Amino acid sequence: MDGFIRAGNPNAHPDLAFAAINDAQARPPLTFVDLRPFGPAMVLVRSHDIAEQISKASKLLPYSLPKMPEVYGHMVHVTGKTSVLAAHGEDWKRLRRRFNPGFAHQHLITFLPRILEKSSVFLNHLNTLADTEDPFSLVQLLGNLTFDVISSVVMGVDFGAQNTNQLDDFIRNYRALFHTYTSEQMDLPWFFTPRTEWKRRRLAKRLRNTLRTIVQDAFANRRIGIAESRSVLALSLKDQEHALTRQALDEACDQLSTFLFAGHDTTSIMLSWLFYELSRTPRALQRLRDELDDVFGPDTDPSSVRDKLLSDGGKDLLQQLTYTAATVKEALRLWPPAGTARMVEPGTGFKAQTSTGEYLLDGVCVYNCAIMIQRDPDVYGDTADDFLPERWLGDAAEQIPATAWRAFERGPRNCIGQDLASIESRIVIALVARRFEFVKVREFGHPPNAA
Ligand code: HEM
Repeated sequence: MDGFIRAGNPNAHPDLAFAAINDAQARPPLTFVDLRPFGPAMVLVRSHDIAEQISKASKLLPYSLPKMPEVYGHMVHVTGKTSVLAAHGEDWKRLRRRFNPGFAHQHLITFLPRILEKSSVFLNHLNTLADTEDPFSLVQLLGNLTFDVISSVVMGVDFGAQNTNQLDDFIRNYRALFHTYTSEQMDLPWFFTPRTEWKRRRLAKRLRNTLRTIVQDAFANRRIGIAESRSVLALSLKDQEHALTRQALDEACDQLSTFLFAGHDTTSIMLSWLFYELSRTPRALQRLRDELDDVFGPDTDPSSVRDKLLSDGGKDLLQQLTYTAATVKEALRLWPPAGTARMVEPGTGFKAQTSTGEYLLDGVCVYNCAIMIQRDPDVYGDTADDFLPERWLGDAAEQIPATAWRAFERGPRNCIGQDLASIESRIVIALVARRFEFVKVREFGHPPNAA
């Protein structure tokens, strides 16, 4: 593993080293990787057929295989102990059922004005930066925007993540906590990094205090008759009739933390890769711009796009952005921000079926490595590594098995927020893609020759 990491870009995600290991072995459908004592022993999945067996519900496993404890335990300071992301069995089912109504399309689309409002702050930053022509980190800028959107959607709170002066304490602490994760190359167990662990606990405690106050205030307001909503916050309090128990308070805070985390980083990473791919694929950028001209008219001013989206029938305009949606899908294929890692408990009797036989996976962790699966030449041919949105249009799309694109994963544990990500990304692209040219300068925070 170490050799493969050294052979690639030292700042790259470990998934790229996993892919290199798999390639070096002539791309078997499953690869055993033993990271002990730094990480778990696990099986990497390249085959989309097997990935589907891992994620789908079955008679044996009605909610599919449970999540891998090491991965989700490592993130506990960001997600909380009872997070819907990591929960199992009936606990998970109860939480998912509770939050599903908050992520139905008809409800999410009502956030369109709010997303436009937050996006205008983002556009102001881009205008200023374009005037100065100073290099900047697009993923950071987008991360602030997506944080403002998700906090608004899940709890109706504006932390002002996009403010450049006077940062809210919550945002400062959140960024500091998040940085302890993004700055580490590999998810090491806490006993290898005790100082970081201590820092994480300290920051998580401060964040938790703010979230507790938000939940308690929401509960008090609800009791005096403030309107119900379908936010994660409101849905978390649904069964709390008379008193807010400590358990319910903690569980609500865990879910708010989880949604803040899962709902901002992924979308901002996806949009960053998308603008990067468009910047180096002029043909695709032109086709995207042509589509935006067709749908929104020739006036590229964001205020014109905004007015059209806010007009009667504005919501339907987003549905007409088929090429735009294909660029998003293609960016997520090449650069999936997340995957799923599962645990096969010993004695489960779980076997992966392949064309060459079956493999008993009992007692191992299994990782559906999305970047390997979604760049598989057996499915995507010679253009597997190319940015080609056209593959998702018309007859060409019919040739690709649905199981070979799993950016939001599949099965019962698929992404609950995928529709929000889709709405949000189309809005941002519609506002930005005709107004700005992006040029990759270097990896932010690294010298130019590290790019
Ligand atoms: C491009 C954007 C996004 C991508 C690529 C993405 C991807 C994923 C993936 C791969 C999973 C499965 C994770 C696992 O098995 O451990 C997942 C789960 C989840 N995502 Fe997303 N996500 C995105 C946006 C969002 C948004 C906007 C939200 C919040 C509204 C969200 C909330 C969640 C939650 C709560 C889960 C856990 C669902 C469950 O286990 O029932 N995600 N996402």
